[in-house]
Amino acid sequence: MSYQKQSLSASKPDTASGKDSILAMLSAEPEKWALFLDIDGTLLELAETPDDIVVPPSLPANLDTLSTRLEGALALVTGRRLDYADQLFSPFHFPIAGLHGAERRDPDGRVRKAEVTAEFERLKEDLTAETAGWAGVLIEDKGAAVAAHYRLAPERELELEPLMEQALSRAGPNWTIQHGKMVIEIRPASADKGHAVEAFLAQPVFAGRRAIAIGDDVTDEAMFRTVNRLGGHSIRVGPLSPASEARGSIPSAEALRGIIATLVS
Ligand SMILES: O=P(O)(O)OC[C@H]1O[C@H](O[C@H]2O[C@H](CO)[C@@H](O)[C@H](O)[C@H]2O)[C@H](O)[C@@H](O)[C@@H]1O
Ligand SMILES: [Mg+2]
Repeated sequence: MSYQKQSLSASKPDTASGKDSILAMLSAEPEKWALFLDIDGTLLELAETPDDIVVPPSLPANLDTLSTRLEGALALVTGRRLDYADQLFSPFHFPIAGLHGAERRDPDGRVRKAEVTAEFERLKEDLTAETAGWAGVLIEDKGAAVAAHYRLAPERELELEPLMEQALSRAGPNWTIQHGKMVIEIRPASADKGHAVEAFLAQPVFAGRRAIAIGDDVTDEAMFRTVNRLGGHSIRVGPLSPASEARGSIPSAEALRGIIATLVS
């Protein structure tokens, strides 16, 4: 089976690059690898609003088959809230980290949720009220995090920045700002996606395996750094940029889904 056709390339030095692509190795030695997958922009195409995303019907079952091949060492690592992300892949329940690493469901089913304080609830309500007249701005309530989306109103970015900075000072030191694609978020500061990957790798299902992390955005840089440090592979969906620590790339979410489909066929 060859994956050379799948446009997987490694443009920076990477011990797995060369003749054999990373995913060809994953296919040849599935017992050696753990796979960490971002959702938006990586498994799924970006959409105009958070709820407009489309999950291709074959994807959940393909991920489940791949997970079985990897003996369960496949986790979703997303900025979405855990329960929202989970239902996208129903009826399957993969190990999953939500809120950029602050929430997690481990392979043994144990769930760790981030605490939502009463003050944070008020802050989300106030943000929603303050931006109510801002056409095109969407406030996404994610429990212990909140996202201000401006994809439908790019001109609002400059006004949203100070508003979110102000909200962050009100939230206090347990939260931090997370920038993303046409979005500014306030998320728990307790963990990032790199921490989530390390936490999974400490568990029996993942332990002793080399990690492959695939993502598309600023938040994924934390897991790219972690897998690079641990001798794994970091792959960006989209063009590689000097600003990214990813050492390989896949052109699009569709191409990644094609690779997954080929792996499980
Ligand atoms: O870590 P991810 O799984 O990539 O999640 C990152 C954020 O994704 C969502 O926002 C992004 O995707 C939306 C749907 O395609 C798009 O409309 C928006 O502009 C993007 O920023 C999600 O809504 C956020 O909660 C996630 O943190
Ligand atoms: Mg993403």
